[in-house]
Amino acid sequence: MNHLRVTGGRVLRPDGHVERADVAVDRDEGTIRAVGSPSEVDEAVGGAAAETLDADGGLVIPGLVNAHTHVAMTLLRGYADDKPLDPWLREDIWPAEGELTPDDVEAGAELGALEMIRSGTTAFADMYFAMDRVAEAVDHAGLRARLGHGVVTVGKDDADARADVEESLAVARELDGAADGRIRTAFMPHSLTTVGEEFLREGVAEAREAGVPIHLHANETTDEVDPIVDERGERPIAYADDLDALGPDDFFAHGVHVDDSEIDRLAEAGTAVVHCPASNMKLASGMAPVRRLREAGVTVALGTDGAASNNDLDVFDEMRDAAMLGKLAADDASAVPAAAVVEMATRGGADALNLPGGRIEAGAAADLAVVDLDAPHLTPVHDPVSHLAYAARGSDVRHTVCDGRVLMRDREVLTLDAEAVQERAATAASDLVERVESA
Ligand SMILES: CSC[C@H]1O[C@@H](n2cnc3c(O)ncnc32)[C@H](O)[C@@H]1O
Ligand SMILES: [Zn+2]
Repeated sequence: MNHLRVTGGRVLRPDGHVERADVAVDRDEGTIRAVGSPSEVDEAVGGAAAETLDADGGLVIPGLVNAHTHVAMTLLRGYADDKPLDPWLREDIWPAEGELTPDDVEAGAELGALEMIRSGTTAFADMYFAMDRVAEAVDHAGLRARLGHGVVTVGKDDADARADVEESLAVARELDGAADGRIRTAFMPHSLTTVGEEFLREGVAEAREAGVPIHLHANETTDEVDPIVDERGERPIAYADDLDALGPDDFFAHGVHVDDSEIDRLAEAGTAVVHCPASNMKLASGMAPVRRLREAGVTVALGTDGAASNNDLDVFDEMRDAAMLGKLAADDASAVPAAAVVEMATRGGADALNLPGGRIEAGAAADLAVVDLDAPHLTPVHDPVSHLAYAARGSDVRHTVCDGRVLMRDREVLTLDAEAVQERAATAASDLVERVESA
């Protein structure tokens, strides 16, 4: 067996316990073969020679899952700040995105991939444009992703709107299974207010027929919820249900302004919610009822959203923000504890996206990260799970592995040329701004 051995670390197991163990990875299968004492692992792999990854002084965790982003928006990091969602999109972001080229999208996606690998993220969901170029970046970087072309029909004539829906469905069909199966896809209408009802109905029906899941922004702001309630006499999650867009493989970003009836409906349907606390705070969108969602049985994952509303792609930050904001929202310090946000960033993310990973156990996908605990801000270690949620940062990640392949070893990313990626993205971003300013 061609295997990789992660040695000498402490391992976060699916039940939340942390134990000293080695991890043996079958690189041909991209799966974890065994987790246990060195002798147990020796026995499981039959003494086969292995590449070794030193986890001494570190914590081996499932690769983190960024369950909602727009990865190429790294080019717009710091481009427009301090506005709420609607004016931010209409006055700044959409005009800039109107000037983006496919090359720009690839440059931004590579930069985002680099950032994610460095901070221990192994899988993400992405809604954007030029998705073939995002897929290229995912393939080169060695990450896992669920990708979709984002549909917006407001301001378009019927032919253009229909073409956008068709583009999203075509991307979902054509990219599914790319990058040796690490890329899966979804139909991705931007939201229930930026896509007209007839286009939502048509797209969802075709997606259902093709067995393609649905991802959209839902209940993010009151500005988005109120018109749906006023015009339809029903809340957004009921509208989504009416559109047949509420299924067990679907996942909605935000879910900030959901009432109890909507929470029950999400739970009943098995539709996951991707909580994006930093974006919700920065755009002053509101506080998602994370505790109530989880108590009702909704799968809750974590997402950074795009780098323009965050402003980074570090899921460690989302864990801390989700715990802090969840406590504030519930007015209860025990509302969203450390173990909950770690679960949301790992298993919750993998389950929401219906991708392999999220667990360190035999048979699971070999998507993992090793977090270096030997740092002043992580000393002493009373509880490693507390550190993951409240004290660790993406820069504490020492190694990142996805699908059995080492993407970062000793903080050196092996699949991307970091300097070249940063330079290309910086040039693309400044050229983009020049084009926007002269448009
Ligand atoms: C049509 S592709 C995706 C689209 O979404 C925009 N976007 C970025 N952040 C948010 C957010 O928090 N809510 C809604 N839409 C967002 C992005 O700029 C793209 O235009
Ligand atoms: Zn978003």
